[in-house]
Amino acid sequence: MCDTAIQDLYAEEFANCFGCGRNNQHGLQLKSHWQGDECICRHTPKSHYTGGVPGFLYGGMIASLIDCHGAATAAAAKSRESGEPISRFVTASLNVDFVKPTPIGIELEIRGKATEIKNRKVTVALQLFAGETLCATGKMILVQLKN
Ligand SMILES: CCCCCCCCCCCCCCCC(=O)SCCNC(=O)CCNC(=O)[C@H](O)C(C)(C)COP(=O)(O)OP(=O)(O)OC[C@H]1O[C@@H](n2cnc3c(N)ncnc32)[C@H](O)[C@@H]1OP(=O)(O)O
Repeated sequence: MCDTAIQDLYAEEFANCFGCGRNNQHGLQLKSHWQGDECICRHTPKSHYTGGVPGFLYGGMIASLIDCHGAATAAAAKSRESGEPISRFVTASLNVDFVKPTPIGIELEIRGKATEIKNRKVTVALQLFAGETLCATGKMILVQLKN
């Protein structure tokens, strides 16, 4: 696994996101790492991000985890393909399927893979696991910011 998180390679002006900005002291500060042929993020949400039933995670938080990790996955995949440094991608499209209720209180693992890289556009498929249980999947289209 690469030691440096992808989010720690974002340019200063793009490092303020609530979900993944290292400069956002009130945010989640998610960290994603390339491992093998996919990108991995691990995060344990705080208990107040509960959904309608105590003990289970709010769906908006699930979407946020998938969203920010998807952006990192796109940046890493594009960088590996082009040989260029990590650049910033923004979400153009985000589709989430909630497969099973997601428990709060255990570490979640989000796995991302780029399924297509076409110029500035990267399509990413994501899976969110609680232990061995697949709780949510995502499909995203991300677009590389212009210089
Ligand atoms: C001074 C600097 C200022 C910088 C400027 C501010 C930037 C701010 C940075 C934020 C950094 C944090 C990001 C955090 C991660 C988020 O959470 S991002 C927040 C949610 N997302 C947004 O707010 C994005 C809002 N949307 C947009 O800004 C623009 O629509 C986009 C996504 C940048 C695309 O616009 P564009 O750069 O003009 O690119 P465009 O040529 O339209 O599309 C490129 C390709 O993507 C495809 N595409 C675009 N949208 C879609 C879509 N919805 N579905 C399918 N395909 C699509 C196009 O068809 C095209 O494909 P090809 O024709 O090449 O095959």
